Amino acid sequence: MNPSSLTADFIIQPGWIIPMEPGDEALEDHAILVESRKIKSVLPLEALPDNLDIERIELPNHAVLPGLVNAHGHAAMSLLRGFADDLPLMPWLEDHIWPAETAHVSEEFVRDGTSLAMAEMLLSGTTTFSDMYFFPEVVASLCAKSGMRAQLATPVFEFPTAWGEGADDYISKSLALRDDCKNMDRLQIAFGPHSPYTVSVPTLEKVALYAAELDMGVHIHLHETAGEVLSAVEATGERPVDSLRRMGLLGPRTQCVHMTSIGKQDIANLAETGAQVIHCPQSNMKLASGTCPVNDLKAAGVNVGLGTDGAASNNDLNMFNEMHTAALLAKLTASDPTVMPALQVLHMATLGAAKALGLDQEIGSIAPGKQADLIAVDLSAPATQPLYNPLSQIVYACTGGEVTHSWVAGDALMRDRKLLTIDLDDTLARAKHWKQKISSL
Ligand SMILES: CSC[C@H]1O[C@@H](n2cnc3c(O)ncnc32)[C@H](O)[C@@H]1O
Ligand SMILES: [Zn+2]
Repeated sequence: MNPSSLTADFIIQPGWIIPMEPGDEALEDHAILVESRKIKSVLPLEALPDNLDIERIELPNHAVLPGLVNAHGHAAMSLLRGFADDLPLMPWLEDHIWPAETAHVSEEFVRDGTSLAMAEMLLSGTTTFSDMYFFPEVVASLCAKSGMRAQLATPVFEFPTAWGEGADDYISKSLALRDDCKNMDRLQIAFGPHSPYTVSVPTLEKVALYAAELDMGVHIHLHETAGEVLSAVEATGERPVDSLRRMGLLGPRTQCVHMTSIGKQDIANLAETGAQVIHCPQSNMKLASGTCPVNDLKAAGVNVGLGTDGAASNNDLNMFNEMHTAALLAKLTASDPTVMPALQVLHMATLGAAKALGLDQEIGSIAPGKQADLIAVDLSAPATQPLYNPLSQIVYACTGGEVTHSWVAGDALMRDRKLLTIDLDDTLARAKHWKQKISSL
């Protein structure tokens, strides 16, 4: 090939590429060409002339994979990590978390907590996150600064909080934020009605109408515990997933977070409507909320993405940990070690999560035309040697600390484990300050 006919902004030449599509194998002796923020091509090394005048990033001990997509979390709750542990969901929320949020949540809390979360997520390989939290406009400006990609699911409750006065106020703030962010190409705004037990039927119906009219996502905690399902049946005669379907709220742009305590009919509802499921295994296990039957959902054709939930219930935002847990939990639940193999778990953390957020045309795999959202994982340390299969190391042996580089839309956000867009010392100092403030009350 004539060197002058080949163009790219830079080339990444790793030991292995795990593209996620079209095939399922790891590629060796290949390179990724990045141009104008996108993946231009994935080429065998022999197709690249030696004398190209293009920056080449050579990473012979690394696997490069799509940046991980954390499909559910509450980023600023990183400031409440370890604040209330070892409790079931409702006492955890009602007796500890909500009172702490009432006392402390402000623009500053969200700014400092989200910066801490972004640093943690980037250092463990996440390049896109879905955030459901107060003051999403603050998170939007932090995304612009850090370069991370995000879905911001704006809170909708029936009752007042620091960010809104009541249902209509939350909805109009969500719509205003959508307008304000329309030119920010790494951000999308979705509605985040907290749950069927905190948002009324008329409000959920209003959200369904706006979401359909404006093609916006809806991100909702649903079937998190058996208690939630039981109380709904006692109060309304219906299971929450049935109620959502009747309200017109179940469909491909609805992201159902948790989905434990589900049976055949619930799975059929999800499959028939094309609704998305977001699986948060560590949060579900720590709060003993229940199990999401991922294997049955996948068998029924339901798309499943993976998320950490907030650091107050997990207690980390590390998608490598989450993949490991998702794999082991699925095997144990099915009493079958062949279920949820490594590739399927990585799919939930990349393309499956991207699809859940409606972003699978943009991100989630290393394919020409997609955004260059990539991470490089160093597989040379003792804990990841010897190496028979890079995919196996990534899901079963890595801890997240092996991620050395990350890019979003071709912009480097981390190089050699140094964060390039976040002031880590300042972020850590602020987190310490909040710990003093929160524990002094
Ligand atoms: C709509 S703002 C987010 C709201 O959700 C609370 N929250 C955090 N984790 C969970 C969970 O697992 N289930 C239900 N609600 C949760 C958070 O504290 C905020 O108030
Ligand atoms: Zn949550």
